[in-house]
Amino acid sequence: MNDQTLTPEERAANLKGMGSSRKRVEDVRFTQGKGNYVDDIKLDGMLFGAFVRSPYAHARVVNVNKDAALAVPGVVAVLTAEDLSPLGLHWMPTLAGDKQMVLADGKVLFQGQEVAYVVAEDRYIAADAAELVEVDYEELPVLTDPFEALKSDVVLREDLEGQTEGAHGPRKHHNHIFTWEQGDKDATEAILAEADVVAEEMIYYHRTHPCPLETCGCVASMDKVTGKLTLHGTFQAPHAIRTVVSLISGIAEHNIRVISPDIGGGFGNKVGAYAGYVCSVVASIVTGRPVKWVENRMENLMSTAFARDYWMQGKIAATKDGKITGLWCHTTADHGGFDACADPTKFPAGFMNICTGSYDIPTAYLAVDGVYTNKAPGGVAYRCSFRVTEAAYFIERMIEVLAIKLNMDAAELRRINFIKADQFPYQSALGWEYDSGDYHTAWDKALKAVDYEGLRAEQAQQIEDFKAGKTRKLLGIGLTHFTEIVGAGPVKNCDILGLGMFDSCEIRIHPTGSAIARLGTISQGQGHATTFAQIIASEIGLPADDITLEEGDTDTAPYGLGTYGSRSTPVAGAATAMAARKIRAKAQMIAAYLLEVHDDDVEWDVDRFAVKGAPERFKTMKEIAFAAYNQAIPGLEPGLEAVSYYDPPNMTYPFGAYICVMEIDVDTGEWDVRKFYALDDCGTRINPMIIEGQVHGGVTEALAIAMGQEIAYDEMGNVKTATLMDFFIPTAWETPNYTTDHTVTPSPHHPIGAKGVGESPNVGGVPAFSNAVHDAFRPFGLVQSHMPHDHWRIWRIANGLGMHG
Ligand code: PCD
Ligand SMILES: [Cu+]
Repeated sequence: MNDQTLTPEERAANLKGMGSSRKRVEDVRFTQGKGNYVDDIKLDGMLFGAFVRSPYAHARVVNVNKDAALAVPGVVAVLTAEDLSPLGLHWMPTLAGDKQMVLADGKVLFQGQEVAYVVAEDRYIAADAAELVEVDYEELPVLTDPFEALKSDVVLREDLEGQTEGAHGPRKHHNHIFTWEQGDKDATEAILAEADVVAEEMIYYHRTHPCPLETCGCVASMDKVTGKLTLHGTFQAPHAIRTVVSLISGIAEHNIRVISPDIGGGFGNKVGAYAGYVCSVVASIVTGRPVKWVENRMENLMSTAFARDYWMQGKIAATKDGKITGLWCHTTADHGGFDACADPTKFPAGFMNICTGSYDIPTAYLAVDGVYTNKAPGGVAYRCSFRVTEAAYFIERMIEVLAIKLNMDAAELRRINFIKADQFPYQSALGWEYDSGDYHTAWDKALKAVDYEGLRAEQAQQIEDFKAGKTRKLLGIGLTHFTEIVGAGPVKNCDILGLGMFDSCEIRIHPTGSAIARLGTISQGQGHATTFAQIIASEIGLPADDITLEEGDTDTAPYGLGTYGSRSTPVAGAATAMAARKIRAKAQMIAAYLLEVHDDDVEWDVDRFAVKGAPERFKTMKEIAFAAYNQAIPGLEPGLEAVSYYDPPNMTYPFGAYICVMEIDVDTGEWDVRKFYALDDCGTRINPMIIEGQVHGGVTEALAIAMGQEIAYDEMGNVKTATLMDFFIPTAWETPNYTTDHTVTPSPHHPIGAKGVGESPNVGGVPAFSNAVHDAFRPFGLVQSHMPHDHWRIWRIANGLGMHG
């Protein structure tokens, strides 16, 4: 065996385990157009569904006339709320404990709301016929501003009229959803009253949308002979969808098979349940044929889950020399027509209470009011674990505002307030226990890497030049130090609709020493097939290339809560390591038997068990796998497989230091990112290349959000940005070069010490870009200005500061 001649390091390298930049195995098919997405699924006799959607943001639906549509050859059915109501399916429960119309029941609450569902032989006929459905609307007053909505006599949710209790406690007004409070209000207000310095600002994080390349869709197929429903779809949480479909349709859960095939990006957009899924299932049951529904881009942007739309009023107190003593925040959360926010049930505003950020703030208070308006429902993460990007944006802006008030350098202000390395595990004033961190080390490394002092000197020179009329450009240095909270989560405090947020992995070793692993998560492009195999490779010493990974089929995968909130690594990644360790424990007994020594007399050595003190006597994992199946071993069952359901003891707290250097033209409002430095600490790094790709993708999305991307409404509730002509998606032209870097502070409670990373670049990126814009104008008196910082808005800042003469 040539294995014997290799050093342990060489054997480890051959496994392509953790720490190796193993090439992504999924890219062979993705780069050759061989992916298998929902729209690639074509079943015999398949029909197509298309929605009739409301042009109005708020209107009564007086009458729906289907006759003309039904007369079109090829149209099989037209469904309205009236057809669904005998089945009890005209409304559906939302993830936030509210309910939502599947098809308009008497009124519509946002532009693009589903009114009728046309089922036809092909998608062209369905679309044509949808145009022929005649709907009589009676327009109602429109509320798009949450502050107005809370004062208005107009009742948006007539179905809730008179209900003073919602899913999250008392409702204060007919357009109010909930109030959520965390921390100590009285103590925080007392500190604000006595503080040397208090900075106060309204920080708005505008409404945007995940806009994945592939829109949402499904294929529902009810087999009337077997009674089995197969639902293919773009689901980020296939098992949860199966349970929810069973609960709302009454179909037994074992008769439902949910399959998420390849997914073309999720970014939170594909977590929730949409009317399209329910209508397709009903249509398949009614017609006895498979029914496909796939949104177009406008439908995706107008009606499926949006993100953010948080108005965050903040007050931050400090001593004269900059030690922060208290933080106060009141958030008005615009949830649209229905509360369909995707958050763990006990957190109606997600993990917004991570808003004390990376700082040791002794006292804090947060209150969030959820409000109904005439906008699309949703409220998904969009590359941030449940409102963490909102929280990070809030605190990173407030720090800058405080720095202005104190006339201090913002890098120094951060440094003196960071939680110190020896304070971990750290108990935050708003209730979290940060598992690990070393912020000072990361911060100093980042400042040094960009030559912070040098940049400030250059900026000072540029300001001189600007004042002397030598240039019309300003330099902004955008600083951010963020702390994330990912890996929901401990079942004791995290569930969605009562489903505990553990996750799972099942590993089966084949006799010849290759393996298949199945997980409760689902990749949407992250590269799980590559990275989870690496964890197993390192844990049990079989090459990653010999391990197949499968996700997304509820008939074969163990139950899990899916992929969002960067939870796959913290939760399913831990389950993977634990399942692998169960296998290794059995392998140890097998090896000891084969080597004729006691179990305790063998030790693990990369890919084998060797006799202690006699490393030349060993059994490789491959040999052990064969023996597990083919040799009778007293006291042991044949076979080598294991499953782990992992309920994490805590979340993980990745962090990072991001710095953006931006040049701004005050006459045109144009910006140019000269440098973007991203240092991430996600604990143990499984695949450095994939991490780098995640950071590139996430910072690019952050650039989009900070610099132009927005779902904007006019006063009539029309969506002004429902096409890619208006909704900013950066191209290679706008996307700058990124410098990535890292420190490694493992999570103490995760079996391999890994934390999530997929969302971090968005959480850290948005404030870095926005702070750069603000920093450029700081010497001229700018304190706060709302995103997105598109050219027009930047021009207006300059204009407002009197820079245009
Ligand atoms: N330490 C570490 C960590 C991590 N990793 C890697 O990285 C990734 C990621 O991870 P994570 O962080 O754990 O996460 P996940 O869970 O997996 O995923 C999720 C995320 O992911 C991200 N990214 C991405 N990518 C892509 N391509 N696509 C997509 O879609 C996406 N999305 C996004 C989002 S938005 Mo949400 O949903 O909003 O909540 S959340 C999210 C994978 O592969 C893993 O393995 C490594 O390596 N290491
Ligand atoms: Cu979020």
